[in-house]
Amino acid sequence: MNGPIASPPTPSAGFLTPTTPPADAVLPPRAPEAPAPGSPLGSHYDQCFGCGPQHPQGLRMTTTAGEGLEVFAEFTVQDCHQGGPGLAHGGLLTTAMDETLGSLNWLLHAPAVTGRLETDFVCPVPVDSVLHIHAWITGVHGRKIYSAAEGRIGGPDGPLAIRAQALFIQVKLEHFTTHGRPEDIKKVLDDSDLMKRARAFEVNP
Ligand SMILES: CCCCCCCCCC(=O)SCCNC(=O)CCNC(=O)[C@H](O)C(C)(C)COP(=O)(O)OP(=O)(O)OC[C@H]1O[C@@H](n2cnc3c(N)ncnc32)[C@H](O)[C@@H]1OP(=O)(O)O
Repeated sequence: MNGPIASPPTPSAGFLTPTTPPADAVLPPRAPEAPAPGSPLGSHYDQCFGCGPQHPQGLRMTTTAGEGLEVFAEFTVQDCHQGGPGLAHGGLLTTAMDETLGSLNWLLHAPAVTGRLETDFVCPVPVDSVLHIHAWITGVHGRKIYSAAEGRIGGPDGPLAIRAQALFIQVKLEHFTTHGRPEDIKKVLDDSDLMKRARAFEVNP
C-alpha cells in the first residue's frame, strides 16, 4: 500500500539522552542493607525469567555484588535461547542485561523498574558459551537511576559481545501490587521470608 511515510516522533527535550545522567546526578553510598562485596544476590523471585531457579526456560542468572555500586552476573546460553542457528537471540541478551542492571537497585535498596534500555550488539554469542556481565550505576537524580553494563564471552576479560545503558525509575510497592496478577502477588506476600518478599517487588509484575 502506498501512502505518506510517517515522520518519526520528535523526542521531547527530557528524552534526548535519557540514559545518560545529567551533570548534577550523584553517586550515593551503598545502602546499609546491601549485600557485602563478593556475596551472591540470589534470586529475587523463583519465577523470574532472568534469575528464577523454578523457571523452566529462564536464564537462571547468578549475580554477585561488587565493590561500590556494581554487580557481576553470568549465564550460560542454552539451546532454548537461540535466535539464529547456534546463536543467542538478541532480545534474550537484552533481557540478561535488563536483569543485571535491575539487580543494581538492590545495592541502593530502592525498588525501581526499567524505563529505558539501550543496547549495542557487538558480536554474536554462541550457544553453550557463558556470558559475563559487569554492570554499574552511573548516577542517581531524584527517582531516576542511571546505569551501564558490558557483556563478555567466556570470562570477564573475554571478547565484548554487548553493551547497554539504562534508566530505571524508582517506584513504590503499589506499582507491583496494583499491576501484578493477584494470585502471584498473594503468593509472594504470603511467603514468610521477609527478604524474599522485599526483593520480589523490585521487578516487573
Ligand atoms: C534485585 C532485583 C533484581 C531486579 C531485576 C529486574 C530486572 C527486570 C527489570 C524490569 O524489566 S522492570 C519491567 C519493565 N518496566 C516496566 O514495566 C515499567 C513500565 N513503565 C512504568 O511503569 C512507568 O512508565 C514508570 C514507572 C517507568 C514511570 O511512570 P511514573 O508515573 O512513575 O513516572 P513519570 O512518568 O512521572 O516519570 C518520572 C520521570 O522519569 C522520566 N521517565 C519516565 N519514563 C521514561 C522513559 N521511558 N524514558 C526516559 N525518561 C522516562 C520522566 O520523564 C520523568 O522525568 P522528570 O522527573 O524529569 O519529569
